[in-house]
Amino acid sequence: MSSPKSYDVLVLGSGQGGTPLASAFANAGKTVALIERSHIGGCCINEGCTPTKTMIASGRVAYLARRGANDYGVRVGDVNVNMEKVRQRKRDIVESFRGGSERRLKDVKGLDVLIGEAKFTGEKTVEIKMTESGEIKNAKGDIIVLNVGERPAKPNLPGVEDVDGSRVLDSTSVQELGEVPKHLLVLGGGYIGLEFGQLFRRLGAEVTIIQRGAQLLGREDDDIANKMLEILREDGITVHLKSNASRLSSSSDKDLPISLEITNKDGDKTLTGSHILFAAGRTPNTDTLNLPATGIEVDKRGHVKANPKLETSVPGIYALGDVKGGPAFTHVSYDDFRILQANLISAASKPGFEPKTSTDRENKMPYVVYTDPQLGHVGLHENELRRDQPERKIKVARMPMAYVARALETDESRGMMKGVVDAETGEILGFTCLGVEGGEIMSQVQMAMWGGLKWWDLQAMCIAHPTFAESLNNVWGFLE
Ligand SMILES: Cc1cc2nc3c(=O)[nH]c(=O)nc-3n(C[C@H](O)[C@H](O)[C@H](O)COP(=O)(O)OP(=O)(O)OC[C@H]3O[C@@H](n4cnc5c(N)ncnc54)[C@H](O)[C@@H]3O)c2cc1C
Ligand SMILES: NC(=O)c1ccc[n+]([C@@H]2O[C@H](COP(=O)([O-])OP(=O)(O)OC[C@H]3O[C@@H](n4cnc5c(N)ncnc54)[C@H](O)[C@@H]3O)[C@@H](O)[C@H]2O)c1
Repeated sequence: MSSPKSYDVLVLGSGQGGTPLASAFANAGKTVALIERSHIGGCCINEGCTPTKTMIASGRVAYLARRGANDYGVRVGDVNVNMEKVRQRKRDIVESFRGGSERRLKDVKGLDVLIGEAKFTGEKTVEIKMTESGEIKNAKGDIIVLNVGERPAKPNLPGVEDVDGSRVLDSTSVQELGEVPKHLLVLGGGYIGLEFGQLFRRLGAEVTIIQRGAQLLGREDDDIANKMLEILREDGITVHLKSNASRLSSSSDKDLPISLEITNKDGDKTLTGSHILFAAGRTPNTDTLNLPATGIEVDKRGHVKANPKLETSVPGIYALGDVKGGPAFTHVSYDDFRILQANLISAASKPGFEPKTSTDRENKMPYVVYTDPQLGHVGLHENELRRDQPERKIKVARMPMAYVARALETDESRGMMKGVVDAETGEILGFTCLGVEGGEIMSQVQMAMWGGLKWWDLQAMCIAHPTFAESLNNVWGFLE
């Protein structure tokens, strides 16, 4: 083995946190290697947020075009979807985002970008198999940052090997389809299942979602999940709840060659589809890192154990983003970057500096499910407050989007808003907007929560008319 090249910092994986962190260390004068086995920018810009939200925009245009004549008095002719164009638009945006990231890294002095797969050979040493040449390089770092993310969980359904593999899809391969599937079976009623399910329905596919849990989006309050179910069914999507998929097989129908057996309270059923999308969770990329060589502890699912300062069980090794478990969002990975930047780079110059931790954001976590209408949520849910803090007095407000003037004017009145507050202090504990631009409306409440505003401050604020946000004056009138 060649002697390892020494760096101050090794960043393993070019995810949403690791990439800016590698630049920040180099800009602070450290020698840094950023090691990435496939694409700079990681899942978010290559296979996650960017491509999906780009395709979802095409789906929304198809939806509005179909609604034009009936709902808005504007006829735009027959709606045809050219899947190759939808895909090309997605590929172009991904390429431009990735290209931008690659160019920015090239200009950073002291930063080596190594395109290869890393695995540990010792506590602070790694071996890198270069992706193109297959050459092996060795490196060691005083500080090592793990930002290797997750990948789609492999389908472990009996019969999966017996069906045409090109019709068995995950969240990455489904984006590369050149034509709209005739009937997409979706296994899993979480973020990925719902976003792709609705997208392909809008692009023209029949869609059936099979969800093991009793409701869609398992963590949401049941009133919100039920409203989402109602919306998806209204859009023509078939949803089977509390259903267990037991076997895949080939059917003799050449248009619908995939057979899926499911079991639920009504007994056994066989569903047929042209394709099946596995959307039932993700697996951390820790299994190929040879972690025993370094001694980093992982949990039962293989996520790296890290404390709120993102320190792993090995001093000098940190974990950021999805690899450490917990909420798997781009903004979490980027906020993890802020934590390490503050604690490892800026801290030295600030006497009396208090380390930044992930605890600060814990009860104020925002996210958006990009269905249409969107589901934007921040903070705690009613169900977890009632379960975890039964002694706390809370009040809950629910208001249909049909009470929002702007929603009626734009004919986008599906969904509801929900706010949960502390009955004694007026603190806003959680807020959900299942509505058009629900993510943007939620973000305004998030800002109020971070600024310590009470619900009555939002009720009293003069908000421009007629905006969706104006409803933040009214929703609190429904507190009970
Ligand atoms: C379909 C889909 C849609 C999504 N939409 C959203 C959304 O709208 N909003 C949102 O907030 N989040 C969304 N997410 C989640 C989001 O993409 C992730 O939470 C985010 O990318 C954070 O990832 P990360 O920084 O942990 O690492 P990643 O972005 O996962 O990057 C990890 C990188 O490490 C590399 N790697 C792995 N192992 C090795 C190794 N041994 N050596 C070298 N490199 C390695 C991988 O190739 C990868 O590039 C979506 C995810 C999916 C799948
Ligand atoms: N808009 C966003 O922010 C966004 C979009 C996509 C993905 N993501 C991230 O990616 C993560 C992974 O997404 P996901 O949708 O794969 O996972 P998920 O955990 O959100 O949902 C998976 C769902 O599949 C169900 N399920 C599991 N096994 C099943 C089976 N055998 N049969 C039927 N149903 C089954 C579960 O009950 C669950 O509801 C999300 O948790 C999220 O953090 C975020």
